[in-house]
Amino acid sequence: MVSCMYTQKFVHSVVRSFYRASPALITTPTSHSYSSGIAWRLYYHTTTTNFAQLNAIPTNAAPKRRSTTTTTTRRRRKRAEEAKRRAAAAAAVAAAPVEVPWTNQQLQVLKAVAEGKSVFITGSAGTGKTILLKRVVEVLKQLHTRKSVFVTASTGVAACALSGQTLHSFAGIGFGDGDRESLLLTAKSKSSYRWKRARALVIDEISMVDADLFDTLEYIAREIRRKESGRPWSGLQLIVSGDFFQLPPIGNRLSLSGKEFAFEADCWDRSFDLQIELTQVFRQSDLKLVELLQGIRRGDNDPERLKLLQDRTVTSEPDFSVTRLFPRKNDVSRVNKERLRSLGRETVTYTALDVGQEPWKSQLKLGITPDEVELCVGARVMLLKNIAQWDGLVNGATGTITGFKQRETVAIDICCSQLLPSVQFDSGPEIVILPEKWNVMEGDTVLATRKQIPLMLAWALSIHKCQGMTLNCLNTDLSRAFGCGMVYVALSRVRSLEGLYLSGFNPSKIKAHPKVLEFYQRLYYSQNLSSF
Ligand SMILES: Nc1ncnc2c1ncn2[C@@H]1O[C@H](COP(=O)(O)OP(=O)(O)OP(=O)(O)O)[C@@H](O)[C@H]1O
Repeated sequence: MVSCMYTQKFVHSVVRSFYRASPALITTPTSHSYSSGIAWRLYYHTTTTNFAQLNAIPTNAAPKRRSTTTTTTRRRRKRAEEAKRRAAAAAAVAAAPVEVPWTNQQLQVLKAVAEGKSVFITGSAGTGKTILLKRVVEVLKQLHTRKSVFVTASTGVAACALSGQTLHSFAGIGFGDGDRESLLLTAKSKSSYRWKRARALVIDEISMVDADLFDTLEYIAREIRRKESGRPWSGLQLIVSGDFFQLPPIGNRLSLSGKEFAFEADCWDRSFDLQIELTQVFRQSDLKLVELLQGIRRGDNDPERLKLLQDRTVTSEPDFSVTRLFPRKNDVSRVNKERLRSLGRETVTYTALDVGQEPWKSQLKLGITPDEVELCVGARVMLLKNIAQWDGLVNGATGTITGFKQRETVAIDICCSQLLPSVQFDSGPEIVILPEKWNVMEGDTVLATRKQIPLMLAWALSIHKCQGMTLNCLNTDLSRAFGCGMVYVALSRVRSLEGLYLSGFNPSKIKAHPKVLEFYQRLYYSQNLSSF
């Protein structure tokens, strides 16, 4: 600051003497090119704006600026700051942590994001979309400041996993029912400030967003923001992620125009500078399984390929430690309750502690962790947070309750008996599980927080709930699967064929939507890949 003032004074006196010597030199437009520092350029604008005032400026005072000049100066400063932030973001990309050796495609995404581009990231299950998105959010925060980056997802579970909020709550459109104009009015009254403040918007699990909603949100962005009216989303940097071969929008609403998926939205292609499909699968290392899953993803039910699956069908249920996946929620809670009761042990109940205001508080109920978790020794559980990645204690890790430990200070508000569960994880470690927090965030601000034990009963899970998870073993009855993508989502959770048990299977349930197939074919060709 001091050196800046010094420079300003110095420049001022140089300009004054130059002006006295040769005013014409100063007033020629080319004199701008003499400048090298910001102080000089700022001063040049001051002097060219009003030369009559120059002699009146005392040598020890900063020159008075006219308001138009101040605006220009501010704009320039802003641009310089922006450039600085972009450079920092690019540096962050270069300094990506070594524990994730990003692929070239992942690096391409990070580079594009750091350059301020809008990107659609897609790819089959386990190609690293979620882990990449977490990094993308960090880069965006460096690029635009934390407060102007909004992280959302179409489902509460996915939003919580990214410490974000649901897309509907960000947009302020309630349940999203109604025509475009009425949704715009609701959004204006509920979340104008968010739309205006946003410089980047992240949307995860896009497969569950329909075309009408996507177009409506783009319209709302333009109407409320009115910043760069000629540009889609009014200049907002948009990062969208998801796999359209996975679960489609709930209810699969068909609009009057016959559009279902977000990629059918009128604004879809205009919304992105880059659309990229990640092609390297990390979740499974067995090539046969990767190929089988790729086929199922595209709806291929060729009996020859499916032989691998036939070999995994079981007539009796494997041991209780294997997670069961069901297409419907009723089956999930029935099986979990039955199993818990069948152990005949005393149970401990944890009740979630929610703080924050509505509607954010209610959003916590849609998230990963249940309102109440009832556990007992011997219960199969799944971890709902990454607590020690190096030990494999990540979201989705399974284990068994071995006992309970008294911890008055930490357990007091979620468990009346102040007991904390000890879990023997299948991956090896046995640890006492402490309560964790899940936030609904807006930029940097915490809007609501849930405190709960990060466990859920894991004898059974719904296929909708497990989208995004990785499981070592699973047992599923897919004879009751419905809609497109469900068989693929269920099967693609498992790491290896050895961990897969099928208690019911019907090849006709393997379905991919023809529109989705067409979309990916186009994407594939646009990425210059040789075959689909
Ligand atoms: N470049 C990489 N190198 C090594 N492992 C990676 C890389 N990218 C992702 N992974 C790992 O791959 C696994 C799957 O990643 P992730 O859950 O992000 O996939 P996804 O595409 O979001 O899957 P889904 O569509 O099922 O949600 C994770 O264990 C992750 O750590």
